[in-house]
Amino acid sequence: MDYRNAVKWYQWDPTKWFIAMCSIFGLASHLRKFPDVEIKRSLLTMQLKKLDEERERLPWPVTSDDLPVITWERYQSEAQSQQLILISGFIHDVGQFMDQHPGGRRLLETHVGKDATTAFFGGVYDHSNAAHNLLATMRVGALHGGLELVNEFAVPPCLKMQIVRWTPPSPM
Ligand code: HEM
Repeated sequence: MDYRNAVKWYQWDPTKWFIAMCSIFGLASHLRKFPDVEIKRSLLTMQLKKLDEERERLPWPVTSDDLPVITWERYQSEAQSQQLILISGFIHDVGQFMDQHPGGRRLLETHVGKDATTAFFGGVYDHSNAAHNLLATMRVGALHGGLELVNEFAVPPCLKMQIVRWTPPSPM
């Protein structure tokens, strides 16, 4: 039978201490310990549960599956009345952020209705990971095709790279 309820010897568990004392004085025998790996598994499960609970409390960006797909033309017309900026194939509403931008309101204003991907990724300033995370919280749509002009070979930045097996063409 397992006599460890608390996993560390110093944790409050009078029954465990009592049984351990009995064993020292020869009053209890054949005590079995739960395998360490099981204890570690349980500890990790509890830690993951706590992390999950904390994650639930935070606001997270809308995933690309839940965003409306918007054409370039519609993006242009919506950007007349809202402060929308395209970065990496996603349309962001930067209205609330304009006055908080460390790089200034002006830089954002000049990119409303445009593709600011290059500017955001180092063309003007290479933003930190925190800035990337902040940006993701402002997503309101995904641009159809990912780019202003889509040609048949263009890969929109929002698409994940896929590895495919290449089969050489069979000789004629
Ligand atoms: C909506 C999208 C954007 C977000 C969320 C954003 C966020 C930020 C943040 C958090 C910083 C502080 C430094 C850092 O953490 O990297 C920053 C700095 C900066 N950003 Fe942006 N940014 C955006 C768009 C842009 C665009 C489009 C440009 C350029 C055209 C730009 C230019 C700059 C510059 C120049 C700085 C440096 C300011 C300084 O250190 O004096 N940002 N931005």
